Amino acid sequence: MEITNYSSTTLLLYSLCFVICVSSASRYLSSRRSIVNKLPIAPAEDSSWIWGHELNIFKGEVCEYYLRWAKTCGQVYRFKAALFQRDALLVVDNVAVAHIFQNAYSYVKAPAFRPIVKSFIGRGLVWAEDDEHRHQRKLVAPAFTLNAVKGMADDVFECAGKVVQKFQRDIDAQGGSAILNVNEYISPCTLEVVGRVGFGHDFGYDNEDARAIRRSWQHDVVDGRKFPSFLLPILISIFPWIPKLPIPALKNDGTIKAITLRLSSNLLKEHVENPNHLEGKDMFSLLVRESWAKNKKGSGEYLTDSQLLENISTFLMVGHETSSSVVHFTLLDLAKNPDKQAKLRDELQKFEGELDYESIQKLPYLDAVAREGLRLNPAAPRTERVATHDDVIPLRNPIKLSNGEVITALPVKAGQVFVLPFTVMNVNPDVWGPDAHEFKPERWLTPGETPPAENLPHGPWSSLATFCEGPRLCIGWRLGILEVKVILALLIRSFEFHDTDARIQRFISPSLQPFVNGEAGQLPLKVTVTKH
Ligand code: HEM
Repeated sequence: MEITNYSSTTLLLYSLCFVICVSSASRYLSSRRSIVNKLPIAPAEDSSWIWGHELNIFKGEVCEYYLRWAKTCGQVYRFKAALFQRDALLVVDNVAVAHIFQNAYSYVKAPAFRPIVKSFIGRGLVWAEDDEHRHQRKLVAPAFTLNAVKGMADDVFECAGKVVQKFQRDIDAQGGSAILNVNEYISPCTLEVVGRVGFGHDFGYDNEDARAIRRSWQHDVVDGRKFPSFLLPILISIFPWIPKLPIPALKNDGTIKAITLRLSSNLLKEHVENPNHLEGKDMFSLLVRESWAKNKKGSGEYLTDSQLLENISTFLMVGHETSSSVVHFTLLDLAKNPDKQAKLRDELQKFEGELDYESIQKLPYLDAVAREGLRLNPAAPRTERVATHDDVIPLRNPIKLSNGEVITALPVKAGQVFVLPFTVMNVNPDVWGPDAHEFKPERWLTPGETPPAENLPHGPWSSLATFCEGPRLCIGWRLGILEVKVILALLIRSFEFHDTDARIQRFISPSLQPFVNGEAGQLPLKVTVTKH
C-alpha cells in the first residue's frame, strides 16, 4: 500500500517536473524564434531583477525613462516588465501607433485597468470594450458634436470669469502681487464646467460636493505615487481574480462616482416624475431625452439608466482634471517664457469686442499657444494596450534586430503589452526637430515649421497625439480645447504669471500632475495684475 502511494506521489512529481520543463523549454524556444525578443531593449543598468524596468518608470518623472531610452533604442523597443512577465513594447513609430489605435478592439486596454476604472468611475465609455464600447460611443456622441460644444461656451466663459475674480480678490488681498498655487484655482473651474455641461449641476467653488470631489481626487493623486499603486495593476494582470476578493478598496465606489451617481440619480428621478421638464441642454438631459425617445420607439439602441449615470460620472472624472492639467502646465510654460506671454497678452488686449465662442477661434497666437501647450503637456501622458490576437504591425521606420536582420513590419503574439506614450510622440526630435522640447508657439504660425502629416499621428486636432486616435480617441476633445483657450485667454488678459524658484516636477498620478518637494497638487506662480 505504502509502495503504491510512494509511486503515485513520485509519478505526480515527475509529471509536474515534466510539464514545467516542457513549458519552459517551449517558452525558451519560442522566445528564441520570436522577433519581439530581438528588438532593441532598454539598458540593463536601469532594470532590476524583480521589477524589471517598471519600477524606475514609475518612480521617474513623466515619461523620463521612455524619452531617455528612445535616444538609443529608437521608435519601437522592449523593456523588462515586473515580476518576470513578458517584455512590454514601447511604440512611438506613427504607423505602428495608428495601426494599434485604429484596431481598437484587437488592441484592448489592459484587463487590470478595467476593475479599477469600474470602481472609481463606473462602467462608462472609458471602461467599455468591443460591442459595448461601439454601442455606448455611438449613443453618447451627440453630446460632443461641434454644435453641442458651441452650446457649452457660455458656461465655460462664466466659470473662467469666476476664476479671474478669485485671482483678483486674492491678489488684491496681498497688495497687488502674490505667489499662488494655480492648481487650487483652475481645477475647481474645470470641475464646475463639467458639472454644468455634464448634468446642469452648479458645483460652484465652495459647494460641499465639489470640496469632497477635490479632496478625494487629491487623495488619489497622493496615493497614485505610492508603491501599492505601482504593484496593484501588476498583481491584477497576473492574478485576474484579485478584484473579486472582498477587499473594500476594490469594492467600494470612488467618491466622484458616488457623488455623481447620487446627484444624477436624483435628476433622473425628477425627469421620470416630470418628463416635460427634460429640456436642459446639458449632456445628461440630452442623452436621457434621446435614449427615452429611442426606447419608446422600441429601438434596442438606447442607453440604460445605469449606462447614462455611469457615463456622466466618467465625463466628470476624466473631463475635469485633463483640461485643468493642460492649463496648469501651459501657464508654467508662459511663466518661463515671458516674451511669448507678453505677445499673447498683446493679442488679447488689442482685440476689440466681446470674447465669445466665435471670436476666440479667430485669435491666431492664442490658437498657437493652445496647440503648443497641448503638444508639450498631454494630460494623459501615456496609455497601454494588449493584443488580443497574433498580428503583424506595419512600421514607418524599419527596425534593425539584434541578429542584424532589418524588418519593415513587426509580428506580435496575442497577449503582447504595448505602451503608447503620447508625451514622447509629441516631442520626438526625429519628427519635431532639435527644438522639439522648446515652448515655441511660433512653429504653428510659420509654414513648414511643423512636421509633414505623414510623420505624425492622426489625432483629431493638429495631428497631435494628445487626444489619442481611432475609435477610442478622446470624445471630449472639442470641449477640452475650448476650456484651455477660454481659461488662458481670460487669465492672460488680466494677469501676469511669473516663474518662482520652486522646482516643479511632473508625475503621472493618474493624469499629469505638478509636485513640489514631493507634495502633490503644487504649482506655485507669482501672479500680478496686468497694466492695460
Ligand atoms: C485637454 C483635455 C483632454 C485631454 C488631453 C484628453 C485626453 C484623452 C486621451 C488621451 C484619451 C484616450 C485614453 C486612452 O484610450 O487610453 C481620452 C479619452 C476620453 N476622454 Fe478625454 N481628454 C481631455 C478632455 C476631455 C473632456 C473635457 C471629456 C469629457 C467631458 C473627456 C472625455 C473622455 C472620454 C469619455 C474618453 C474615453 C473615450 C473612449 O474610450 O471611447 N476628455 N481623453
